[in-house]
Amino acid sequence: MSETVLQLKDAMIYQGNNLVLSKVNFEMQKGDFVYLIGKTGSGKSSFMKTLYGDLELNEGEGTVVDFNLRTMKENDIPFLRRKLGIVFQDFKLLPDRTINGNLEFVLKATGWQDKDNINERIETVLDKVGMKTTGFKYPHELSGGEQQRIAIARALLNDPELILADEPTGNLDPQTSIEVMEVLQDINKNGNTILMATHDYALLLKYPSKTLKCDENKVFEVVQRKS
Ligand SMILES: Nc1ncnc2c1ncn2[C@@H]1O[C@H](COP(=O)(O)OP(=O)(O)OP(=O)(O)O)[C@@H](O)[C@H]1O
Repeated sequence: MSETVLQLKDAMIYQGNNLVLSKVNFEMQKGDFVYLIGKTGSGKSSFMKTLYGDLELNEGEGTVVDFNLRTMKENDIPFLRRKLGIVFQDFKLLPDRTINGNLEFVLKATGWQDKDNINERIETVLDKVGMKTTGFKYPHELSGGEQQRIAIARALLNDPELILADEPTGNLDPQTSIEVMEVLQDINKNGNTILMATHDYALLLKYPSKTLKCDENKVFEVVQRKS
């Protein structure tokens, strides 16, 4: 039986008083991989921010991994984010800690205490992104693609029910983008649900999947045509 991890019904997405996206209807099931595309300023990041509680939803309905976006309180946001893995364009690793330190920081902040469990979890997620031997390095000692793999590993730490990736290849060259995309594809094949905002059409062509487009305040599904 399919399991809904995300549902929006007539959701109205605002930035301040400006309506960015109107009447958004969208559902994701466990295991889906969905792209979110659209021109710069069309509302992709606003869409993502609504899903992780950075923008309030005040009109329409929305549920993300069992959290109701309309009735959720400020205090609930950290609990929602524990069920999500969020990956950004600019990696957002802590520069003054090693890779192990970055990952340990997140685990401790989310209630992990046992040292052996922490080390084992770190090793597992680094292995998933092909970076098992880099734990002792600092972020600046890694390339952009490697840093993004670590950011993906960090997103996986708490076994998220949904991964939101906002332009995860936006700062990477085409070859490195493909390598990072392969990691995301592997993770998806292992059962993780991923929503990825991108404007990299080469990736869409190489890895076709369900695609939503933001345009003129609307979100709609686009069908990829084979040329
Ligand atoms: N913090 C903010 N305050 C007010 N308006 C904002 C804010 N952030 C974005 N906007 C506006 O909301 C609209 C949608 O922006 P958003 O960042 O969601 O687009 P995007 O599709 O993610 O663009 P990009 O591809 O450049 O990241 C734009 O008109 C933008 O100017």
